[in-house]
Amino acid sequence: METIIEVNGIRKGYKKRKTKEEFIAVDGVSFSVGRGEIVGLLGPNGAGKTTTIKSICGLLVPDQGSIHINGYDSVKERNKALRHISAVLEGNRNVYWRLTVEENLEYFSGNRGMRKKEAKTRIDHLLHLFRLEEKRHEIVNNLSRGMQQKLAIAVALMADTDVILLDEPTLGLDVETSYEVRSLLKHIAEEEGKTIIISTHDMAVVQELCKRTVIINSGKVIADEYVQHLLQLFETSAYDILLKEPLTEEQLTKLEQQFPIYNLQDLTLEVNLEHEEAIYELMNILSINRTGIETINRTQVNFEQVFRRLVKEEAVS
Ligand SMILES: Nc1ncnc2c1ncn2[C@@H]1O[C@H](COP(=O)(O)OP(=O)(O)OP(=O)(O)O)[C@@H](O)[C@H]1O
Repeated sequence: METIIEVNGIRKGYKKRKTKEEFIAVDGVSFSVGRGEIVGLLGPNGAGKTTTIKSICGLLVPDQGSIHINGYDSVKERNKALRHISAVLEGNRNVYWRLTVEENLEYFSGNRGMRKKEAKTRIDHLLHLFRLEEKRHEIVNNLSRGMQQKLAIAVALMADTDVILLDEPTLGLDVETSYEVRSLLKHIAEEEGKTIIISTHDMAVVQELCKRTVIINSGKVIADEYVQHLLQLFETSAYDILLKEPLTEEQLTKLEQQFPIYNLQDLTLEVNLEHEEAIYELMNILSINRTGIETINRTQVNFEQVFRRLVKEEAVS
């Protein structure tokens, strides 16, 4: 697959206002994205996702490392590189609040030097696709949050760039609008062949849309994997065990020494057993206090659990 974005060892520090001390928000992040891929950029609060997205779309210049877009260096060949990118950042900064829906789309068609007729056809198509036809003449400020978000994505499509960066596209949307936005993004990727990078906390977005995910924690990449691989990896080794009695301190210490424990709540133990024989080792530890097992199940993991586990393992190691 042809690489369209290459992020190579970027580092970005922010100076704290009062102490002037430097805080490293992104610390040697590298990953690449192939043409037509949808990649999820994940990480807990403050992990460095927005800093990474802003670096890719040229709003921030990394202190170290480089970013290439379609082969162009994002700093040294900024204009050529950025021609290929549009970004939908948090707070809908890519739309004009005092213009109408249609005027916003027209404005961005002008930016791309589109002919009037071509622009009109495209605007009609996007308004229909995004179900915004009735709001064509509405001032953006008067739209609901969900409609504003849809327009922001439509505007990015109007620019017709190869790559679209989305920072938290479903944040603050109700269940139905969030579903609609996810479907639209899927459509865009499948029908329009766009390359999409989505920074999100919404695991439904990742599981439904992204083939691959890059997970950042404390400014560093801790996983760059196909979503399906991660799900399989955790599915085969994760167990949910319901105990008959609570664990003693001694049992817990022994368990923690031997297996990654993902969760322990009252009598429910979520544990990673690498191989089936590990169950016997676990039973050995439980037998110290004759702790019985009520049920034991191999866990059907979803991506949210995988994510939580990865970030937790990283914090422990
Ligand atoms: N302009 C800034 N000045 C100082 N520190 C900043 C600035 N922007 C971000 N940071 C800090 O850098 C770190 C990474 O922030 P960033 O917004 O990239 O994280 P994020 O992964 O997008 O987080 P969230 O999921 O909460 O949006 C955070 O600790 C944040 O407080």
